[in-house]
Amino acid sequence: MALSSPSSSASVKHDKFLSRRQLGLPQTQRTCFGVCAQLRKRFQVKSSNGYPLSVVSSQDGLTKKSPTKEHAQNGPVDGAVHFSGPTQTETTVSITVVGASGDLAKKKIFPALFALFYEGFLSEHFTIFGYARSKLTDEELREMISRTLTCRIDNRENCEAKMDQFLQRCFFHSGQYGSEADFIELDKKLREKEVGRQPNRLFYLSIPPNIFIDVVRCASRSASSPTGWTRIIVEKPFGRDSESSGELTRCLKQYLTEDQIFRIDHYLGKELVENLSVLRFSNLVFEPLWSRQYIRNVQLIFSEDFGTEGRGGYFDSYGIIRDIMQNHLLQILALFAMETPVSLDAEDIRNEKVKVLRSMRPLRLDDVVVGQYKGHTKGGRTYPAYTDDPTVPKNSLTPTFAAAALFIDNARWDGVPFLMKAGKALHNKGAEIRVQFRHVPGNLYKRSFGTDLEKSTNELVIRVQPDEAIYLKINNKIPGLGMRLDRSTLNLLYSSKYSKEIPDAYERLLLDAIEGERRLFIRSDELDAAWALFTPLLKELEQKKIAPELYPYGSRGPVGAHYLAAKYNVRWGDLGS
Ligand SMILES: NC(=O)C1=CN([C@@H]2O[C@H](COP(=O)(O)OP(=O)(O)OC[C@H]3O[C@@H](n4cnc5c(N)ncnc54)[C@H](OP(=O)(O)O)[C@@H]3O)[C@@H](O)[C@H]2O)C=CC1
Ligand SMILES: O=C1O[C@H](COP(=O)(O)O)[C@@H](O)[C@H](O)[C@H]1O
Repeated sequence: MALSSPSSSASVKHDKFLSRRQLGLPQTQRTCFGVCAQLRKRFQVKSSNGYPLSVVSSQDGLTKKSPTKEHAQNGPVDGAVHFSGPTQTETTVSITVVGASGDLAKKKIFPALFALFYEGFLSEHFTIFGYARSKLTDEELREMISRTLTCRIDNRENCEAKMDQFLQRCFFHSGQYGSEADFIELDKKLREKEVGRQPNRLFYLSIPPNIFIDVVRCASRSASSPTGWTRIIVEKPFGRDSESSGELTRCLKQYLTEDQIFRIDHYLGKELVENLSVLRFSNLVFEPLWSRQYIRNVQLIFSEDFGTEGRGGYFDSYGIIRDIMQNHLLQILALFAMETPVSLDAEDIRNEKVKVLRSMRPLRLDDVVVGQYKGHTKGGRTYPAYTDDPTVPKNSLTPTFAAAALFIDNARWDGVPFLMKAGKALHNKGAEIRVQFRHVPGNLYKRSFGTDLEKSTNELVIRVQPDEAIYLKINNKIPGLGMRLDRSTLNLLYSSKYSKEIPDAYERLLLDAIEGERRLFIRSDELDAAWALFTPLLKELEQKKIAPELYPYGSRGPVGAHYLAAKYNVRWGDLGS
């Protein structure tokens, strides 16, 4: 039986939401406490593996109460919201991180929750529970979390005080993932914290996929909110093909309604991916150009300069196409190519994305190149092959690199190649969307570019990471007498333009889930369409046992990717160039 979801029946229009967070207006209590951007100090939160994560802090360090969408429904959403003691209408949010002892929880989820707390985005009454089989005490969980949070520079005292406040709201419950009795015990503990308030509950499934359904069953039957909303964030992989994904959806829907399920694709939470629609739909210099008439090709590039590093066991049953292309890159493609949605409401946006996915031409094997990294020695250092990972079979054919040419068979994009490239253990790290425009017809200056007209075409680059930036390559006259042209770049480099630290994708997505904002989460029909596109290709690759082209660790990847691009008269852009 599906859980009830009170929030779904009274969803707040997105534009109301926009008026506050998305439009950058201050949160209610920021106004109350007079916090402004100039007063901010940056802190760095270090993850367990040393990657820097960021939070932005305010100097006053006071706990700020952030109005949630539920507050917006129930009454004033500005500084007039006061919490003067429990009343029947007051709400509380309990966030249970299932798999709290794991890599993702430590690396991303707890730091993101702390950042939200620090920024005043968590409601006054919130509780965080870690749930796992490991036997930890509350104190041990707190120690584990605190190891992932480090204040970087000045204002350390304030940051540490906030950490203490945060950690005091974190608790641990040890249990089996399939045990309803253990979830009943969790429910008891949650109720103790929620007493006197309307409880809302968010479960974050940060666990391997084979135990998703056990947890959903137990959480929904034994630990769902008695009177408020219950939502579940599910991490990828959402199956490994159409069949298994459909099965997962059917199982989830035995216990949950669609609007309780938040399928996370953390690339949708990245700042520059969020900005894609703003860039296109709010700028006259771009909006009319967004079609086959002006765009020659679009490139979606993901590159990592490290291998599977300890995740080989997981990776080997998925491979790069399932790990990156079918979700992160395809989601970006859908956002990039969609028609103008009726509004910024989640359903309107997702409706348009689904239309793009359903308009895509079936992928052909000869439009795909797969590769796998091999060992390599450079500068006296030896880099391992993918198959050197002890959890990977020696004869594995799993691709760690793939490039593909995709087409959207609709009026806007007819004939425009969307080229995707994703790989691990390459020579650089980054993610970019590169839009190469057509050349200017009858260009008066074409002689200045010699025979290579491509050199004169404009290119728009949206650098998702690192060093977030949007830049446009234009032709420009070199100053001086005579007429010589060069390619110059109009560059919007975020670190130069904005002093604000860019929030981690998980912060944005967690906050959205708490607020019931579904725009950046994957709806089941989107997921079906994404799998419908990739499943036949994946099956063909596996049935025909297509051997991946080997490429050295730290290289540019298989040369086949260049031939594929050349087939469509495209040259891959270089990350960062
Ligand atoms: N790590 C990452 O960077 C990313 C992860 N993901 C996804 O997020 C989810 C969590 O990832 P991650 O934290 O890396 O996973 P882990 O392998 O670290 O597992 C999380 C926790 O689940 C429990 N667990 C692990 N294996 C099993 C098992 N076979 N049976 C029962 N419980 C098990 C363990 O807790 P205990 O033993 O204490 O119960 C473990 O601490 C996965 O779905 C993953 O695909 C998605 C994107 C990136
Ligand atoms: O989902 C995944 O993403 C990471 C890359 O995420 P990023 O935010 O660090 O770019 C990737 O390493 C991992 O294989 C994949 O499962």
